[in-house]
Amino acid sequence: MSTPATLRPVSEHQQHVADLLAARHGARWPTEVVAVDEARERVLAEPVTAPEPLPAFDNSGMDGYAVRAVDVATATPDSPVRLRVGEDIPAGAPVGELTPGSVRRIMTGAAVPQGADAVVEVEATDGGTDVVEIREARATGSFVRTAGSDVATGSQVLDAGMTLGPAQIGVLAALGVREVVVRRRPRVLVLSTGSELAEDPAPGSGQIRDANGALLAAAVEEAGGVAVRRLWVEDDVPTFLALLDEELASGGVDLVLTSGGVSAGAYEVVKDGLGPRGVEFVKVAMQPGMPQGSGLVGDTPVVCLPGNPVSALTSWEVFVRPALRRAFGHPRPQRAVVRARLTEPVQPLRGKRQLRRGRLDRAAGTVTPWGPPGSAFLGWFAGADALIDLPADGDPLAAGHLVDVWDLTCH
Ligand SMILES: Nc1nc2c(c(=O)[nH]1)N[C@H]1C(S)=C(S)[C@@H](COP(=O)(O)OP(=O)(O)OC[C@H]3O[C@@H](n4cnc5c(N)ncnc54)[C@H](O)[C@@H]3O)O[C@H]1N2
Ligand code: MOO
Repeated sequence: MSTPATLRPVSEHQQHVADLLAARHGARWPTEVVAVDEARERVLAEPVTAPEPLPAFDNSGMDGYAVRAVDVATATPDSPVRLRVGEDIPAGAPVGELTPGSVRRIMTGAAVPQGADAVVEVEATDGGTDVVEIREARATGSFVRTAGSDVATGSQVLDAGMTLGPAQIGVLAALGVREVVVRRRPRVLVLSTGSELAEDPAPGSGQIRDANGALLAAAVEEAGGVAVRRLWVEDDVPTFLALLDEELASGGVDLVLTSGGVSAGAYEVVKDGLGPRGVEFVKVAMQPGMPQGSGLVGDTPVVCLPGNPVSALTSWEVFVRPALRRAFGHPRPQRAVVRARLTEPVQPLRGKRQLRRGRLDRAAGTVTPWGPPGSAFLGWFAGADALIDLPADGDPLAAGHLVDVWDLTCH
């Protein structure tokens, strides 16, 4: 049995998995063209250059009057300037003209007429519709949003490597850009192993439902990937290998994620099947998630996670999620890590980095350990929103101690 001294450090296994995934496509992760409407959260592979200016034309920033600044230069509340009001300019009206010596009512967003160079907001007037009393002077350019003042034609409005959120999608819509080149989503085959897993919705005696397949597929999607297939296989090496080979024969899978069958029992289907094929199985100085496997099947990376659901999901967070996101170019591969004060004492392990489930109160700057440290408490994990990253020195931590916390709600 391994002693803590022989366990692989967490950082070393992280690097191992990161290297494995980085080598999948090298620096050239495949790209694809997608409709902007379908592009939320995707990673831009190429910058976007503005095909037209934003705003497209000079328009009013206020409801008021389009004027020539020179005509209202002397206006004060005590000595207002009175001017004839021409035809209204509602938003959407084509660009018109301003007859010298007059003003036109103009609405926010409406095109400033040729000849006008400022807008006086309605609050600085008497609101007249035939003749208006302008009570304050406005400098040239006041409340005029000039064409291209936000985005100039030909300027780089979005950089390669950015993710597309609401603001980015909004600016593309405003500019009339309908398609973007993005990094292809990593395609992940999720493979649960274990003869105890029931295919039937009502498990028989000694059987359980497949939690890992569901949680890992959800985790893949959350990370920006696609769970191309979600399969289950019994603890039988030939069946497992035959399924894997069949699945990988057609290509197109960037990562195989297995769960279960990697520890020390008599029926470790993943370890027994893939160990002889060169996949490395190690014990990592981490709890949960000590037994781990990683390597290549043919040229496809495979990461073998332990079967306990809390171990599988924690291992995903620690080893796979950041490595996969970095590999396909996501600008934020890591979870946000915050410092928070423990609301209760905690006893870390000596020789193993421990990731406890926690509830983070960002406003209070505190974190509460959530449930026992064991790796089968999925119900407790489901109630948590953070991982408390405890050092491996075994020193007891008092309530109020500052710890690193991974915020699982931050994508
Ligand atoms: N003698 C030893 N036993 C164990 C060791 C060890 O070092 N020596 N390590 C323990 C640790 S730590 C972990 S973690 C687990 C890892 O086990 P495996 O990866 O081999 O997984 P299984 O034995 O197949 O299953 C473990 C546990 O998880 C349940 N499971 C598995 N798959 C699923 C699934 N898809 N959905 C829900 N639950 C699943 C399974 O029923 C078991 O209860 O080994 C320890 N043992
Ligand atoms: O390492 Mo296991 O994941 O603790 O139960």
